[in-house]
Amino acid sequence: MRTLRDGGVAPVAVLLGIQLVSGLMPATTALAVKFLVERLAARGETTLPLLAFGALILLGRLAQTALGPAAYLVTQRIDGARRRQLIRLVTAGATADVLERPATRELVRVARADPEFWAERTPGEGATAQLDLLVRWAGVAVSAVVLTSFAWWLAPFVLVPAVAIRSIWRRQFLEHIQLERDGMVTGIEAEHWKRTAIEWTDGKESRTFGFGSWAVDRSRHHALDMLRPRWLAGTRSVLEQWKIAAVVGVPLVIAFALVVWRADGTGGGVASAAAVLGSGWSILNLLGFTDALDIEGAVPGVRAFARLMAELPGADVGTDELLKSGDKHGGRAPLVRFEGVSFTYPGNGQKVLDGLDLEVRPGELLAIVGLNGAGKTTIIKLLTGLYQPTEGRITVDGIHLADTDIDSWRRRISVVFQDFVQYHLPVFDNIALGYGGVPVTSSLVHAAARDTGLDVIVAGLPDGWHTPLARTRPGGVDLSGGQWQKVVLTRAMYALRQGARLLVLDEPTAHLDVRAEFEVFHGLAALKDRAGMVLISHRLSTVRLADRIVLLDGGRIVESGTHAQLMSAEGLYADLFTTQAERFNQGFNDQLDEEEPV
Ligand SMILES: Nc1ncnc2c1ncn2[C@@H]1O[C@H](COP(=O)(O)OP(=O)(O)OP(=O)(O)O)[C@@H](O)[C@H]1O
Repeated sequence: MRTLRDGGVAPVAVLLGIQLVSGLMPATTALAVKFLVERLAARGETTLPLLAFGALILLGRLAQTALGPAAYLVTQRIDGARRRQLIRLVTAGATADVLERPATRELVRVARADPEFWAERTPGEGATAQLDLLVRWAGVAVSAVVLTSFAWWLAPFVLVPAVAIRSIWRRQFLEHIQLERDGMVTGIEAEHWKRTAIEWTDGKESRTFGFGSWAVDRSRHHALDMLRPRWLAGTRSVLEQWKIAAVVGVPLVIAFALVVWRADGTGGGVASAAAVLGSGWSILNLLGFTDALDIEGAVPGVRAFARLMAELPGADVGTDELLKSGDKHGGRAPLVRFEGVSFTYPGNGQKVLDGLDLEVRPGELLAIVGLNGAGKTTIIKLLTGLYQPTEGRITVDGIHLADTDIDSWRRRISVVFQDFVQYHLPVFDNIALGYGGVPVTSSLVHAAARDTGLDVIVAGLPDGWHTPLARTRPGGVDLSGGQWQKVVLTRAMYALRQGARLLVLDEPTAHLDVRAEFEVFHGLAALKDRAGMVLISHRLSTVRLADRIVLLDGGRIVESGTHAQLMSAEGLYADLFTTQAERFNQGFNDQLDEEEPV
């Protein structure tokens, strides 16, 4: 009921009014019938009462017609507000570690107000159904008063079976929903196997590996596992319906028969009997059970949201103001220091970083190299404030990162993550997302595309900048790995042009061919005056362009210097570089030629 606040006072008041008219209509109609029959029997004036009766029926029809749209409006307003609140809640937390927990991710899924299976309902649907149920109970109370006015025992005689049937049906219905929920995991398995066989991306492998019919069998097996308990429960409840009919039907038939029998054949008697039959029948109708699905189906989402509100840090989602537009930064590049930083991932006992000291200096191209799993990407996650060091501290221009406004800091950084996101959006939006919260400047998007050579790719797209980057979207295209890498590099360039002053690139060119990579790095080197740069790459031949190279091993920096200094030190870096150079000379096209002019 509390979520109704998000529906807005006026829409909820209108909905309540319409629901009241609908809910009280059966009892009112019954009373009107009684009044009309009495008038007819007494041969009194009937024109006005008939007109009033017609108006009442019309009002009832109008209310019925308006009910759907009014409920839809309130539902959508509540659900829209919930989606906005959830996005803010999830994006407001400074660090990403909480969201990495599977339990939290499940809470976010359930709280999303976007049902994924038939028994899930949105908070808006739950709230309007709850309101409707209250009004229906009010209608039942009025109908019960009408019955009592005829004979005191009639109200309980009709109400008790009606409430009994409601609770029995409701219980059976909820059991079915629970079975649905229990079968969800098996259902997901069945769905996964089905998709594996028929969807394009997965289907490529199912065809070449030849496991199509096996996937069909697995899918059918899981589907049957999921459906069997439901069939059993469904059959059981159908077989039980005669018991319900007996419990409910017999007293009702007796009550109604008594009323008809006691009606003395006079006009007044018939009128009262008509009113009683009408009210009694309306009680049965009003106490349906389908609201159980709308209300109970919405409860998990509402609870999940409340838990997220309690668990996710730093979220204030009560207000409905627009996202704050980010302040433009510009200015100079920051000096970042990692001072004795250690880090362990939550739930993982091993130290990834162990007393790391590192300086990222303004106007310098710093390269971080190291073997797989050395912790390079982890440094980026700490630098961007997605995680907090477990020991030590990170400072930005001398200020502890934990004490700075993290949003403001993130406006100063432009990052290309190794596992960047391929947004299924037009190419223009894919770039503009790189610096959110400020008005998009088309000229800067185009300029960034020229920096990376993306403009040439865009020129070849069917709808230019408006082309969606996913074949699943109408008119969309799938880009190659290298082309996507140009898109994300352009995204980062756009952020730089908008005002970011530290460019962080984690394996930004792994998919680029040698020539494209070479061009990109020369472009980057030219930007050094404008921004600090951190580059992570396994291709040491490009890393050698850096002003300073640090080698990460065992959670610490073990070697540091220019390419020439590290080579003459003949340590691990020199070893790795020599191995890569030899591979290239043997024909492995995974790096620039040692002798290529840089
Ligand atoms: N979210 C996470 N939870 C737990 N452990 C993680 C998580 N992310 C990374 N790790 C672990 O932390 C270690 C460092 O990972 P990281 O991605 O920083 O290495 P990397 O040097 O970037 O490796 P690569 O060169 O392969 O990209 C690895 O052992 C990895 O398994």
